[in-house]
Amino acid sequence: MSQQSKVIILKPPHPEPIHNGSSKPHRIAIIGVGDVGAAVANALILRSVADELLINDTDSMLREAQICDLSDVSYVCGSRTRVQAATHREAGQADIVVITIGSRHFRGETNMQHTFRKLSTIRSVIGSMKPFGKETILVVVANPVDIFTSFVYKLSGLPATRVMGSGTWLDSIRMSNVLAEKTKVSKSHATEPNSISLPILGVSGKSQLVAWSTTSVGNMPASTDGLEARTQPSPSPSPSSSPSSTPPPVTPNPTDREATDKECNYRKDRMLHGKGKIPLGIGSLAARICESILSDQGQVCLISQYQPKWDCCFSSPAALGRTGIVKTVEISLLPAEWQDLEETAKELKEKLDLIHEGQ
Ligand SMILES: NC(=O)c1ccc[n+]([C@@H]2O[C@H](COP(=O)([O-])OP(=O)(O)OC[C@H]3O[C@@H](n4cnc5c(N)ncnc54)[C@H](O)[C@@H]3O)[C@@H](O)[C@H]2O)c1
Repeated sequence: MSQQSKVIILKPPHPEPIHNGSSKPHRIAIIGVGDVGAAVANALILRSVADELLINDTDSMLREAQICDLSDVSYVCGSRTRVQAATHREAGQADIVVITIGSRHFRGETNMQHTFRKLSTIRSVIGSMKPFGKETILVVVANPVDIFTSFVYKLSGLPATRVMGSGTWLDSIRMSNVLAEKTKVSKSHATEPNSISLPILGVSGKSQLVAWSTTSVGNMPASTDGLEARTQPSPSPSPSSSPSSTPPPVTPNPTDREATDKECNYRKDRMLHGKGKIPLGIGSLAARICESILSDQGQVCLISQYQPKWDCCFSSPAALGRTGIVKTVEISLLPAEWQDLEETAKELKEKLDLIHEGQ
């Protein structure tokens, strides 16, 4: 008996790239495809965020290697995203340019000297990308992110709505999830309303502000138990109440806050000690910012953006769309929180002025 051979063709899912009614292909450029740039590219390909990914890196061997590797990702996942090399000038015409330039610390180099050196690289890259496309939006990931976003905004000559940085969003998501674990509330997820939101605002790094008073659970404000200026005496448990009959409310009280803070720092240290670099989280976050821009849905993201009052860029929430920042979102803070934010903003501005003078 002859056996008929069957050919099974596996069809990849080919997720549709985001299109906004226009036939123009969406192009995202990545400047610097080291660990972070490659992580951004990988996340963009997996989600088919763009039709074309333009890769730029001064290290041509690395650039070609990354293009081949990323093209494999695209084939394996059935992504619509094609990956190719681009010059700085070509990259400057893309819909979005993600800046993930990095450089090693030289031995004996101070942080400030390193920042100056990176800054001069960024200045030359921005210069060679100009003139930008009519709709180009710049997303800065390179650290120190608020300093570089502030400089890129000024150097690019683009409107403030078209320049942003990755800011404090990753820390904010991490902290919200740690608090969710502690309080046994479902973790945050883009599509899941029943989760904790805890914004971290201001200048990314040691002085960033955890806006505890604005914590929300499932889009409802959480109790601000223990916070000055809104202090309400916590109801003392009635003698008859048992843990099973009255579940504890989600209250980011001082103990929760301290423990959450500690746990986040511990996680970050553990990642840095264990891996040296932590590119995957920031890579997927930068891809999410790009997706929010191209999907044009007005999604609220926590990004580093130009703050006219302080003449510098730091993190606060904004709705993103195809033209960049379509709306800034104001958060009402407690007076003490506001004061902290003002102080760190002033510090950043002073640092930026010093850098300007030193150039
Ligand atoms: N915002 C965040 O939360 C966050 C987190 C991690 C890393 N970072 C930052 O991301 C950046 C990249 O980090 P990394 O670990 O990928 O560094 P990396 O050294 O692995 O890669 C940087 C790449 O930039 C390239 N490059 C340098 N000058 C260039 C130029 N003029 N044009 C094009 N490419 C150029 C280098 O050749 C290198 O491949 C750093 O600035 C780092 O501080 C930010």
